[in-house]
Amino acid sequence: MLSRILQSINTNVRELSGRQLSPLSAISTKAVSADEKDHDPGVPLVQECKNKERLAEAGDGRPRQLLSSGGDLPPPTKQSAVKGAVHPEKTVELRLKANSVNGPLSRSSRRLSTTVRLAKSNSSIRHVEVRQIDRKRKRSNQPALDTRKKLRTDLKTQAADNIINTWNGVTKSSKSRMRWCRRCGTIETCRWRTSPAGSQTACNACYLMVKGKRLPDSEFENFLIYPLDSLTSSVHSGKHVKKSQKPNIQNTKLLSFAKDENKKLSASTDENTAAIANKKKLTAEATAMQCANIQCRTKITLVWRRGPDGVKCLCNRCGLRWANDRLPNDQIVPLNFIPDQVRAHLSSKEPDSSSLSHAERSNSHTQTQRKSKLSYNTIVLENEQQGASDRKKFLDAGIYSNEHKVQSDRRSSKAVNSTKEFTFKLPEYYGECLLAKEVDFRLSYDIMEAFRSKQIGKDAEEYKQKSLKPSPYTKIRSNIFVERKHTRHNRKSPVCQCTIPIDGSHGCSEDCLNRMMFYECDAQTCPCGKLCSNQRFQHKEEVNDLRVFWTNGRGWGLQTLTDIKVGQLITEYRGEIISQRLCEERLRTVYKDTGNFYFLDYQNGEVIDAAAKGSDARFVNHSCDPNCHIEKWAIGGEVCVGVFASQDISAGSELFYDYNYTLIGSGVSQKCRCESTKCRGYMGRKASVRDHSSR
Ligand SMILES: C[S@@+](CC[C@H](N)C(=O)[O-])C[C@H]1O[C@@H](n2cnc3c(N)ncnc32)[C@H](O)[C@@H]1O
Repeated sequence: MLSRILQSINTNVRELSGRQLSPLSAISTKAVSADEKDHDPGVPLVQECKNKERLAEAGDGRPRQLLSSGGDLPPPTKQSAVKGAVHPEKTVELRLKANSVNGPLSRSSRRLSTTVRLAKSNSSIRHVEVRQIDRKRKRSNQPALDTRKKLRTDLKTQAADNIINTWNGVTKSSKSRMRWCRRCGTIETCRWRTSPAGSQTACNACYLMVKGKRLPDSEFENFLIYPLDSLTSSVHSGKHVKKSQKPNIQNTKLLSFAKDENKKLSASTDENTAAIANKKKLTAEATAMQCANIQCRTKITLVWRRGPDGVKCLCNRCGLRWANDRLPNDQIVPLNFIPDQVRAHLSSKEPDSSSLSHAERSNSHTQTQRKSKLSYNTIVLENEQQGASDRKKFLDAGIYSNEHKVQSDRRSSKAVNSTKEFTFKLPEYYGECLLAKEVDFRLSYDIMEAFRSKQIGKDAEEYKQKSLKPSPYTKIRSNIFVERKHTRHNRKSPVCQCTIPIDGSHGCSEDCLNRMMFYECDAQTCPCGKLCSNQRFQHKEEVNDLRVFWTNGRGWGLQTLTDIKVGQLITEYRGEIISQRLCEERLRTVYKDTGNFYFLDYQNGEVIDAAAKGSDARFVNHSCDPNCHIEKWAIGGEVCVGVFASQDISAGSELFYDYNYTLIGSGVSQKCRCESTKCRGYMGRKASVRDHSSR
């Protein structure tokens, strides 16, 4: 009989037009077939069961744990409830494994044990009782309903007062189990993360923002004691939140209550007050920001993004455009860099792009791109007379090149005949960059003067010093072999013939055979054992007091804060070890538009690329009269490349080595700004005659 019932259950499951049912819905569907006459045959049974609670009242009146999944049980009619009192003798109890029917099951449903009781009367099923017991909960003797789950539901559906009472009424342990983001207060996230406030205290979005350094860690210090839900202005895009999880307006009261409570708590300690002040400052700074794209300049954005200098200066939209190579570098000028005079001038000319519609904005973006391509490095002088007379002066100051061309008709009709367009070169990158962008705004003569007095250069310097950091890279402790495995452990270094000095000093000094041949000794085989001094790379005996600083015209540089002795290993040049082929490919693609190169010859035609991953050595600049040099030392089957002191170097000096034969650049010599008296004019390979003549 039992097998017949089961068989018929399965048949019914299959018959249900392709719907993927949970095992529970399958059972309940069959169970109803016995009482079919109580139901409207026209209505599908699965749809009929809406109120699961009613099942609890049915049957023998004992409290029952209700189905938490399925929801397909038919509501027992009054008649069936009376008839259906379970007869002890005729009760058959079935225990079904929850995964007996194929289909995706949640973890929670898998741990549920389901019991089906069938009461038989006159060869027909009179009553069906389905009980589902949460084995885990049963074991731990915890209340039937998950308090946390209930609270969540309540937070979304009940009136605010009730929720507050519930919250106050929940036990301490339940509260501690409840999760909400300590920064934004949301209780919904696709993934809970760990924040400085503890495990599972950050929503996915806040965590990623802190991890990506887009928010300071301190954001979590002033944490929220109450979940705020995501019902008010969410700090996130909310894209990851499903529609069904979207905020419930009813919770406004709870929100203000929780906010007040949070405020009270945070104001209670001095640290928290400081944290609030810090937060306010940050907010103020955030609102003072403006997009660095001169055609955008919006103050409102979801997230500030990095621009070419690695500083967050672009709005979300422009940042993405720039990252996808759809916004040229020359269109990006951070506002705090532009001199006041120019800014005032621009503000009178620029359209307020924040007030433009989306379509207008994208149109203006395209136009600017076209313009900047047309007239890069050009400037329009309002007063031709004045401009021409002072041209020589500017030339002497290194601002102009010799070229100039007559203004064409594409400018406003007003100034067509009286304006000339000059092509020029400014000594400072930032100056060049700024002018390239302002080209389509009429610049008055006094602004030109400001350029001449290198105002921009000065501002750029200040700007860099204050707010710029070197573009981000990953610091690594050993080389990364991108295309092959390293062979260091396969081969041993040769064994030297040194002996431990009797006076107890270090062995393997100048006369060590290994040292003379640029081999480092092997810690396991060296006769001097722990007293061997020829394992500098292996022991990372580098100079610790080094500082990255902004140089005059060479970008970032490295300086020592301590005195260094001649021959000392200063820092190892680490990076990704790649083949020549990959190096060339990266030059063509990833580093196509970069001005700085971090390649260094490794061995056997391989190259160290320290652009994305490397050590401080990547900041050592070139000089034609250097105080350091590069040495390659063999350790096992690999080499380590280090920057060594060529002379005694005093604290505060910048470190230089000669790139001449070691650095692989773009293939074109870069102009040298080492400022030494022996300067050859170009870095890397010496510039050919053609190179010189073309400049
Ligand atoms: C290995 S990086 C050195 C660090 C780099 N200055 C930076 O800001 O990251 C090499 C690049 O620095 C710049 N550089 C180094 N020495 C220079 C010099 N003497 N004059 C001008 N530029 C220099 C060049 O752009 C070169 O491609």
